[in-house]
Amino acid sequence: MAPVRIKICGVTTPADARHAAEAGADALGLNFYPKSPRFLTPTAAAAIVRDLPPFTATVGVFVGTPMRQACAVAFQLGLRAVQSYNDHPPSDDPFPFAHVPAFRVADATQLDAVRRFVVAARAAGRAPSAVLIDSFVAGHMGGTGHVAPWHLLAGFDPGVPVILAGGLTPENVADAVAAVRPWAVDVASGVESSPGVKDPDKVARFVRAVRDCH
Ligand SMILES: O=C(O)c1ccccc1N[C@@H]1O[C@H](COP(=O)(O)O)[C@@H](O)[C@H]1O
Repeated sequence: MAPVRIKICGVTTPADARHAAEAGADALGLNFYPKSPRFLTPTAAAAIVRDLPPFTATVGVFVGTPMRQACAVAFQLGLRAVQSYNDHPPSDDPFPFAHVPAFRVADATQLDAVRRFVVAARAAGRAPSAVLIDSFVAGHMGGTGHVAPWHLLAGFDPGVPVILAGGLTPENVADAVAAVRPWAVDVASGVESSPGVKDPDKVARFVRAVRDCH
């Protein structure tokens, strides 16, 4: 099995970000959703990006932000990817970032919507680089700590890589990987000591748990 990639999402300080990178995270999420406890201004995000080792990817998390605006932030900060919520397949406006649309899934019909999104985006010449599947919690866009429906996701193949998110922790991520076989895993609250504050020990244990998956 190819190694499962790891994104630690919602880092809020240069020290938390650097530690996650040094612990072995492949990617770090920078959250630009103002209602999140992990929210960053572009200025705060720039300080984090500047301080990172050179080979760690950075992903901007945007909720309801027009793609053009999200891309402007991504361009300004040199981000690798844009993770977006509640949007339509991008139009033919080209941009040099990996696009990762995020879907909050409660049942199988929502997985059909994911497949349709990928087909429509591909037809428009803009297939996403991956899709992120999170749990559905009414009134919350993400970072909820609720586990996604792994049983629905086993064998789910939308035609692009699947990033599994939602309620992952150092304790359950190996079971999640065994059940879903995702291309990557993504965690925010499960490696924190309080909302927006990463716990270095939990981050290190999360990375080790994923690296130990076979
Ligand atoms: O983390 C947030 O606050 C957040 C807010 C709005 C949209 C997305 C957000 N985070 C994403 O949600 C997943 C799951 O979070 P958790 O691990 O269940 O706490 C996280 O990986 C981020 O990609």
